[in-house]
Amino acid sequence: MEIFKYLEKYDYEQVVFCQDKQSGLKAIIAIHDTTLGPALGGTRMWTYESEEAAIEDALRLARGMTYKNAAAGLNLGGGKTVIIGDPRKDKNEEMFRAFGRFIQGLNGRYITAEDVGTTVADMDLIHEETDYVTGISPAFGSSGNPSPVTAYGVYRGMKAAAKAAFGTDSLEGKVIAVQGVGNVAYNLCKHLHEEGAQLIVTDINKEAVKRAVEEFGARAVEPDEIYGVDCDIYAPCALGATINDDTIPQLKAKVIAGAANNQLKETRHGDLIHEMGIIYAPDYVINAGGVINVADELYGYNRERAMKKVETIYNNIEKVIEISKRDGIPTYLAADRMAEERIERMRNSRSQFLQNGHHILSRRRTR
Ligand SMILES: NC(=O)c1ccc[n+]([C@@H]2O[C@H](COP(=O)([O-])OP(=O)(O)OC[C@H]3O[C@@H](n4cnc5c(N)ncnc54)[C@H](O)[C@@H]3O)[C@@H](O)[C@H]2O)c1
Ligand SMILES: CC(C)C[C@H](N)C(=O)O
Repeated sequence: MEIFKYLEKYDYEQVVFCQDKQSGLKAIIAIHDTTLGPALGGTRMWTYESEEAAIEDALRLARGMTYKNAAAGLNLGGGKTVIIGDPRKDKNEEMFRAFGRFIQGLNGRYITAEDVGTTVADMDLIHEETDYVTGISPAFGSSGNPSPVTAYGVYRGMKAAAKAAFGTDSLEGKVIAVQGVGNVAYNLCKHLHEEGAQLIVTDINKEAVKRAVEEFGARAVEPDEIYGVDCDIYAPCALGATINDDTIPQLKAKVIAGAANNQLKETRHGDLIHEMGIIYAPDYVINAGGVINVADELYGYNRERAMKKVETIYNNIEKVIEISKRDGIPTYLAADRMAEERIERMRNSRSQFLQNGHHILSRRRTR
C-alpha cells in the first residue's frame, strides 16, 4: 500500500500507529479532517485479514466520520481507530489504558467512543487515562452506550426514506430485511416490531438471531440469503461494503436504510442502485444518532437536547432525497455535497490568522 498516495487522495491529516507489547495493543488512529473541530469517531476492534486491511478500514471509517459529523451539523471533524484483535479473546485492562494514554498524547485532536467490538466498559478504562473519550458510563454523567440512540435515528431516517418510496412513512406491514442483529439492529428491530413491521433477520451469531426470532417474531435466513429475500426495505446493520456487484442484482427492496458504515463498496454502486430506482438513505446521514448523542457530552450531557438533535435525521434524509430528485443525482452524492459545502463554508469563514500562545512570534525577544 502506498500510504502517502492514499492519504493525499482523500486529504487525510494524520495517522498514528500505537503499539504496546505488554498488553498486545496494536491500534491505528486515523484523523481525516479537523476543519470543523476535533476529530470524533469510535474505536473498532476486529480481527483483520492483514495489517493493510486494518489501515484501509481505519482510513475509510475516519473519512466517513468527517462527512457524518458535518452532515449532522456537529462542530467536529472526523477520525476513527481500529484495534487489531478478537474482541471476545484479546481484550485486557492494560490494553485500553495504554490506548487511552496514546489518545491523551494527541491532546484533544482525536476523541473516541464505541464502535463494533468495543463497549462502555472499554471506554471507562480509556477514561482512566484521558478525558478525550465519550460514551462512558452514565455514572460519570455521561451518555453511556450509543447504540440504542443510533437505532432510534436509523428508525426515524428509515421512515423518511419510506415516505419517499411508498408515499407514507408508516412502516406497519412493511417487510424489512435486517442484516446483522447486534447492538444497533436489536434496538432497531424493537422499534420496527412495535410499529407492526414484518422482520426477516440474519446474523453470523446464532444467539443474536434466536433472540430476534423469539422477541420480534422475525423470520431467520442464512447470511448469504438476506440480499435476495422478498422485502420492501433492506437494512444493512453488520459491516460495510455489502452493496456491491454480487448483491445488487439480488436486491428486491425499494429502500436501503440501515446502520452499517460504508455500505457502498464503491461509489459506482451508489450510481447503480440510483438507476434501479432504489431509495438509498446514505449511511452516514442515517446512522448519526450515536455520534450526535455522545457529542452532547462535550457540552455536559443533556439527553433531551441530544434526542432533539437526533430527530433532525428524519429531515436530513428528506433533504438529501429532495436534492437527489432536484439535481438528478444519487442520494450518496447529494449527501456528500451537503457535508462538503458545510466544511468549505466553515473553512472559509475561519481563514483569518489567529495567534495562539505557542506561536513562534511569541518567543521573540524584544530589546
Ligand atoms: N453502535 C453504534 O452506535 C453505531 C453508530 C453508527 C454506525 N454503526 C455501525 O453499525 C454497524 C453495527 O454496529 P453495532 O454496534 O450494532 O455492532 P455489533 O457488533 O453489535 O453488531 C454487528 C452484528 O453484525 C453481525 N455480522 C457481522 N458480519 C456479518 C455478516 N456477514 N452477516 C450477518 N451478520 C454479520 C455480527 O455478528 C453482529 O451481531 C457497524 O457497521 C457500525 O460501524 C454503529
Ligand atoms: C462516536 C460513535 C458513536 C461512533 C459510531 N460508532 C459511528 O460510527 O458513528
